Amino acid sequence: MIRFEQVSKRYPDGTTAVDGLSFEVAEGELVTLVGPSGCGKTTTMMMVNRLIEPTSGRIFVAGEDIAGVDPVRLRRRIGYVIQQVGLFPHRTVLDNTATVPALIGWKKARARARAAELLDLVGLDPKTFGSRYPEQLSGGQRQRVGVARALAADPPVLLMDEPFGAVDPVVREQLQDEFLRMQSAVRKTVLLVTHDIEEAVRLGDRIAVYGQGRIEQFDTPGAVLGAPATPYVAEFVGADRGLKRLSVTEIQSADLEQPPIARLDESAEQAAARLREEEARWAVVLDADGDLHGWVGVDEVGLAGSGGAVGDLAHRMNSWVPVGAPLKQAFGVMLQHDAGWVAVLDGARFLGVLTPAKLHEALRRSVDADAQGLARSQVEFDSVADA
Ligand SMILES: Nc1ncnc2c1ncn2[C@@H]1O[C@H](COP(=O)(O)OP(=O)(O)OP(=O)(O)O)[C@@H](O)[C@H]1O
Repeated sequence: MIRFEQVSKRYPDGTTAVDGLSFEVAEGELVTLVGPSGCGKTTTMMMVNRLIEPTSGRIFVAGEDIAGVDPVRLRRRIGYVIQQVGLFPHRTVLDNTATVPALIGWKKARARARAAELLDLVGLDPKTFGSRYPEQLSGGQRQRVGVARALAADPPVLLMDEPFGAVDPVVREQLQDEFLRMQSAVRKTVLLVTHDIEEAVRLGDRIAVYGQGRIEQFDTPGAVLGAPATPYVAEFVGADRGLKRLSVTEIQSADLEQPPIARLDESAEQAAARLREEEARWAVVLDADGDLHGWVGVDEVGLAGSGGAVGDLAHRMNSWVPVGAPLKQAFGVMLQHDAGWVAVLDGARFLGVLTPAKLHEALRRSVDADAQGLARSQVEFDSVADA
């Protein structure tokens, strides 16, 4: 959808902002550009909507060399979100959001209806916020209006320059979550500039790590964290890249441990005898379909005596994580409940539990897999538990 071919930009004072950039962003893909201040990220982005012209090289959007496209026409197809949002102070939130549709000649009613729909999409109730003025909004709300405005004419491409930069970390994380949810629904082709590696990893399908005017590595978050291409990238992503990987490494069923199981309709007596034999202290309770029902302690089952059923004794499981969720989510649940394990489900079906040792193993395995260019299941690994 966006293609750079050997693009360079030298400013008149001799500064080379970018030097021979070539990369491609697929349709519906979100690519984050990350790197230190002054490395050329903003210059790259502003060449896409021709706010800056390259000195050499070519840029294609949807197959068209943009050097031959009228900039105004080009910008209609490209939403643009910047950190300083740039809302018109004397226009209401609804009118600000409807700016582009109005500019391109939509009827007022249609432009406003579209604006209301988009405010809803970014989590602002148009009834409450539509008639406010920008100064009556919080920083986070203003940024949401900026995103809604950029999406108003439904452009296939979105350029975002530090869109969540001006808010505190908590709001920032919330805006990132909302944006990801929205992006999974609208699937725009997005170039997003940030200087924050955490944000780049969290949002990007792929990441372009910039050195001075050049891309040092262009790859998935897992690969950038797991196998930095150069010492520069390794330093930039940080010594704690193992920790950062927690948020991009998915839980797979092969990562899980199989705990002792009791069946919902089993008699307490029978279950107690069996679980004692297995030297289990607790068991996960499943129904006949293998769906998770809860858990029981072996002592409780033992005390129930004859006539009791496992189903009457089971405790509700208050939290679990879905397979495919990031390891970080499982780690968060364990910490929150001070638990040594967390159940992993596929829909309602119980797959197994993740323990701290298994989590560590999954993480190590994924680092090795990326370094060796293999799937995680192919990596030979001496687990800590076996050592
Ligand atoms: N109009 C200009 N004239 C001369 N040099 C410029 C101009 N605009 C940018 N530069 C220089 O080009 C280089 C790249 O700037 P750019 O704004 O693209 O970096 P950036 O990675 O977006 O940085 P930041 O994260 O600080 O915004 C910098 O050295 C900057 O000083």
